[in-house]
Amino acid sequence: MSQAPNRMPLIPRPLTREAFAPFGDVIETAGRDHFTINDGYAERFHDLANIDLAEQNGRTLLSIFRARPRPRPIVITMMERHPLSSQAFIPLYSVPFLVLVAPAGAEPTLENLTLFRTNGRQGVNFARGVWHFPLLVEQENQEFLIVDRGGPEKNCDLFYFEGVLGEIPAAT
Ligand SMILES: NC(=O)N[C@@H](O)C(=O)O
Ligand code: NI
Repeated sequence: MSQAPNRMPLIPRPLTREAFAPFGDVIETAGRDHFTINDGYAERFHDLANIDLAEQNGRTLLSIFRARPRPRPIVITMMERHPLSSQAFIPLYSVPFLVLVAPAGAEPTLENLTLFRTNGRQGVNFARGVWHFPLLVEQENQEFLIVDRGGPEKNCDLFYFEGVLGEIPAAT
């Protein structure tokens, strides 16, 4: 399929803790330290993410998103960031989803976009200010536990690309 001239294809790579480190935390049990609790009836995978919500007396919000897939190809016209807090997405079903990020700080560029696909047993926690595209699921009715910041302050900056846009092709 020929690529439209003003589109740059974004191809997902597997999500790993190391590759995602510049953007935040991967929330998973694989490869993580744990210890036994509750008289041996549970293992605690402890302190997996830096939940950063306290800026300007922020309140912790725990929500559930029920998300559905965007039509493919997905044209990436914008990115967002939360300058006052982190934002965590933990899937309630073991289904892979896509994560599109760019480093915190300067405005995102097509060149510094990174697209990941989770393995179905991972969540992510975007560090404060990390640019990201809103939740991207690949199957219907995917539910996620969300941990992010509540408060009256504006906490969502939007950036819009111009000219060539990123595109997540139909089959990736
Ligand atoms: N809008 C909202 O609550 N969620 C977004 O911030 C997102 O990253 O999905
Ligand atoms: Ni967000």
